[in-house]
Amino acid sequence: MYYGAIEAGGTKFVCAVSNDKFEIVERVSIPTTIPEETMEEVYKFFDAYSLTSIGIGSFGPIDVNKDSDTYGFVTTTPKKGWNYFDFLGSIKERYQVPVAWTTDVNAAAFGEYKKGSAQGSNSCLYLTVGTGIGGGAVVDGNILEGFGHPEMGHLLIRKHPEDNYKGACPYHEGCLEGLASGPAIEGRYNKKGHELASEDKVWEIQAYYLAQALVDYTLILRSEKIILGGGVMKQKQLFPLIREAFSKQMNNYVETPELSQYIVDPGLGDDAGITGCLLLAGEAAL
Ligand SMILES: Nc1ncnc2c1ncn2[C@@H]1O[C@H](COP(=O)(O)OP(=O)(O)OP(=O)(O)O)[C@@H](O)[C@H]1O
Ligand SMILES: [Zn+2]
Repeated sequence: MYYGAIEAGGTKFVCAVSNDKFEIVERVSIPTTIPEETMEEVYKFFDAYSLTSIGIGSFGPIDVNKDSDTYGFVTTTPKKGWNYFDFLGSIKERYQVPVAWTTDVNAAAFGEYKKGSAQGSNSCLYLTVGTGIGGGAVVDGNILEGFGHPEMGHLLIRKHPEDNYKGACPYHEGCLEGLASGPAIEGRYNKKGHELASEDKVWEIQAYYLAQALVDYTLILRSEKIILGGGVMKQKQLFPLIREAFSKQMNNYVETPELSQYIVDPGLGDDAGITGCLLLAGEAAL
């Protein structure tokens, strides 16, 4: 019995097959080019297995609304060729098995909830800070979705008084993603995040922005854990800075778990997403 998983990112697709204990037996990484090419490689990988079910966690925005005509599509992405691509439909046509369909960050939140940092908790939020910023949440084992999936990266936030950078988001300029994503750091300093590792001011400003978002998520959701992943969060010095800024900004308004247990890194590391996809495949098979 095999489960299939696709963590579909903007730069690469990670595909994996696991046994019934969710132990990965094979995985591949496929560059995200155009759907015709990328999907061909995906099929080549999965065709070798008789799969019970498949879990997809995709880059977005995607349509998760079952009543919509474009349910299962990647929708308004600027990524060439993927605009209104029927991702779920293509997979269902190729493999006649149950398929779970959600965002990459929802899948990562589910992975962390079941097997990572939020194991044993009743709820969690997963935020990735990378090329974009996106978040997903799980409450009592259910992924939080409504009319659509959450877009936690585009919160409107307060500017740091010493930051003159106007922001990189084509829709909102200085939203969270516009000010705190990897490309925003690069746009502000003309250097990549990892080249700025020892520049304290960079991370103070970064923590100021991420903490604001975490305050907002806390006020709305009151999740038991907030898990921060993605390339920018490889700068581990951010964690204490974010907790400190969070504490100041929240100013004891609501109670949270102890901050070192509340704002944490992914227990599954870079495997949060693919693990979540496998576990969602498991749920889809039930
Ligand atoms: N060690 C690091 N320190 C600071 N910034 C980093 C580091 N590693 C990567 N980044 C930044 O993170 C961004 C890339 O994010 P990430 O590695 O999460 O990939 P992604 O492209 O967002 O993911 P996907 O392929 O799933 O779409 C880049 O802007 C990069 O400069
Ligand atoms: Zn925005």
